[in-house]
Amino acid sequence: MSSFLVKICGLSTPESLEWALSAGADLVGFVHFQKSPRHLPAEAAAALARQVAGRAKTVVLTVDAADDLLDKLVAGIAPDFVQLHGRESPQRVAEARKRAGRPVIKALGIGSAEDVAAARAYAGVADLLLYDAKPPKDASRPGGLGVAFDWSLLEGAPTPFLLSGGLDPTNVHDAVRQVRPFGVDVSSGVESAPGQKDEARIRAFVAAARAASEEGQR
Ligand SMILES: O=C(O)c1ccccc1N[C@@H]1O[C@H](COP(=O)(O)O)[C@@H](O)[C@H]1O
Repeated sequence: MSSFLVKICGLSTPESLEWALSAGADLVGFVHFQKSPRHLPAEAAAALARQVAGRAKTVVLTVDAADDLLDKLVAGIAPDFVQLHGRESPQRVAEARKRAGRPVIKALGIGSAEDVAAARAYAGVADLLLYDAKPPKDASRPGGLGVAFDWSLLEGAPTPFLLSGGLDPTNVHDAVRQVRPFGVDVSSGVESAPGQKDEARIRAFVAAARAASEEGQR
């Protein structure tokens, strides 16, 4: 893995996984959430994880998963990271991390300074934080909505974190230069339709994110 992380999430076919790997993604994510257009059953995610064969780190994304589901996903997929993208409390994050026996990424919805303040309770509990746009109350899912938020809210936010929410090949450069995150995460912005990944957009996203990160190091 490089020091600046690029995560492509919501991969659901061998072909799109190969696009992400050949573009140079550090992390590849598989969504296990039935209401998502990117939902993958555990067996299908396990097959894709085998295809990765060490070329990137694998992430299984869950939403408020109970212990039995967490156990099943970890045993079947053997992901490098578990992403918790629901309303998991800091205590639940700590429990899930111990139970899974692997590092955890905790996603937090950001819509106000209060949300950033609330993130402090997760610092040092999760291995990596992930800031996404706060979803509307009536949203069918808590992420993967292609919605961005006011990045200036993240000044002084707990680290290390991945930035996500509405990123795409056209805005990721500015996002990285402004926010200086530990890495970036994208799903909708590299698709041609919900759940349909697009090779050219994946390549353009990874290239733009890396270029911005390298500029920041000069
Ligand atoms: O991708 C989904 O469908 C999804 C479902 C439930 C929780 C999270 C989900 N996706 C994650 O949301 C963020 C932002 O996505 P986007 O780039 O704005 O579409 C990212 O971490 C996705 O992996």
